[in-house]
Amino acid sequence: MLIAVCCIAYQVLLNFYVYLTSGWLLSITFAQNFIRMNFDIKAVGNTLDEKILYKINNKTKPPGSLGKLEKIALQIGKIQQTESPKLINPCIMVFAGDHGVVEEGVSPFPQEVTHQMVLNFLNGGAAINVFAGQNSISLQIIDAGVNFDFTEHPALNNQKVAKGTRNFAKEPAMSIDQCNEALQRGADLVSEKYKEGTNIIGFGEMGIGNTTAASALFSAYSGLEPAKTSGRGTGLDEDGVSHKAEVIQKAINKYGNNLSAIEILATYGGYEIAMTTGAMLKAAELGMCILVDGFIITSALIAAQALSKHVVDYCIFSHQSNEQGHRLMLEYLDAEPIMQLDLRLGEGTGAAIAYPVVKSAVNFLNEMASFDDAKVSNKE
Ligand SMILES: Cc1cc2ncn([C@H]3O[C@H](COP(=O)(O)O)[C@@H](O)[C@H]3O)c2cc1C
Ligand SMILES: O=C(O)c1cccnc1
Repeated sequence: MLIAVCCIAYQVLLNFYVYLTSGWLLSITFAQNFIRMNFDIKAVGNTLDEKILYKINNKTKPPGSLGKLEKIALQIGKIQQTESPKLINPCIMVFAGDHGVVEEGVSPFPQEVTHQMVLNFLNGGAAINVFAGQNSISLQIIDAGVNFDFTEHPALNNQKVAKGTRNFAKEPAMSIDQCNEALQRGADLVSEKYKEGTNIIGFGEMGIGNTTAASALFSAYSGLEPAKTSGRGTGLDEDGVSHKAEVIQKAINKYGNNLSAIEILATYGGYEIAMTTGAMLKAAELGMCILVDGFIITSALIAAQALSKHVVDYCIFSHQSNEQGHRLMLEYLDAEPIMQLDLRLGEGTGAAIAYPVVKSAVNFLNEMASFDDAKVSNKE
C-alpha cells in the first residue's frame, strides 16, 4: 500500500515537473507556426507602371534627373494605385520595451534609460520630438513592455504586454501567446490611425539592449553569423561587441535552426519589436506607405517579411544606419535607402528626417509641369 502511494506521488510530482519545465516547449509544439493575426497583404501590382512612368518622364526635366525621387514617386503611385498619390496625416509610432538580455552586459547603458527616455519623449525633449515637430509628423508614444510603472499621461499609450522580456540567453524572450498579443496590439494601433486618414506611417523604438535583440533576429532569420550582424549599439568597444556576438551565438546554438518565423520573433525579439512587426503587417494590408527607420526597426521588418513576404513592397527605406549589420540587412531585403547620414540612434529619427524627401517625390509628380503644359521642347 505504502509503495503504491509513493509511486503515485512520484508520478504526480514528475508530471508537475515536466509541465513546469517544458511548458514553453509544449506551447510551441502546439502553436507551431501559429500566428493569431489574420492579414492579407497583396503584392503591389504593375498595372499602372507605364502610366506613372509616362507622367514622370514627361515632366520638364531630363529623363531620370530626379534620381531616387523618381523611384519613390513610382513606388508610392503603385502602392496607392494612382498617378496622383497623396500623403495624408503622416505619423510616427515609437514603441518602447525592455530586454531581459541586458543582464548579460550587452549595452553600455542601464535599463532604466528606457523609461527615462519615454518620459523625455512625453516632455518633447528627444531627437524624435524635434524632427517630427519640424516636419509636421504626429507622434505616438507606446509602452509596449517597459519595466516601469508609468503614471497615466495623455500622450502615453499603455499597451504593456509584460514588464520587459526574459533574458534570451537563458530562456525564450516571450511566449508565443505574448508575441501574438504584441503583434495584435501593433496592428490595432495602425488600424486606428488608418481610420483617422493616415496613409503614411513610420516606426521608431526605444529599448536598452534592443540592438542585441535585432542582431539575434537578423542572424536567426538570415543564417548570418552573429559576428557579422552585431555592432556597437550605444557605444560598446571591440571587446563588448565580441561579447555581444558570443551571447547571441550561444543562444542560437541553444535554440537551434529549426524555429518557425513566429518562434524566432518570440525567442529573441522585444515587445517593441514585435509590436512594430504587427503594425507593419497591418499597414501593408491597408495599403499604407511604411517609412522604415534604422537597425532595430529593420529587424522588425525582417520578422514581418518572414511572416508575409509582400510587406516589403510597401516600405520606403529612410536611411542606412551606422550600426554594423544594417547594410547587410538592407542587402538581405534588396532595399535602397534614401540617405546615409551615419545616424545610429533609432527612435524613428531616420524616418522623420527622410519624410520631406518622400514628400518632394510626391510633390514633383503632382505639381511639376509637363513638357506639353509648359511648352518646353522635349529631346528629339
Ligand atoms: C540616451 C539614449 C537615447 C536613445 N534613443 C535611442 N536609443 C537607442 O539605443 C538603444 C539600443 O542600444 P543598445 O542595444 O546598445 O542598448 C535603443 O533604445 C535605441 O532606440 C537610445 C539610447 C540612449 C542611451
Ligand atoms: O540604427 C538604429 O536604429 C540604432 C542603432 C544603434 C542604436 N540604436 C538604434
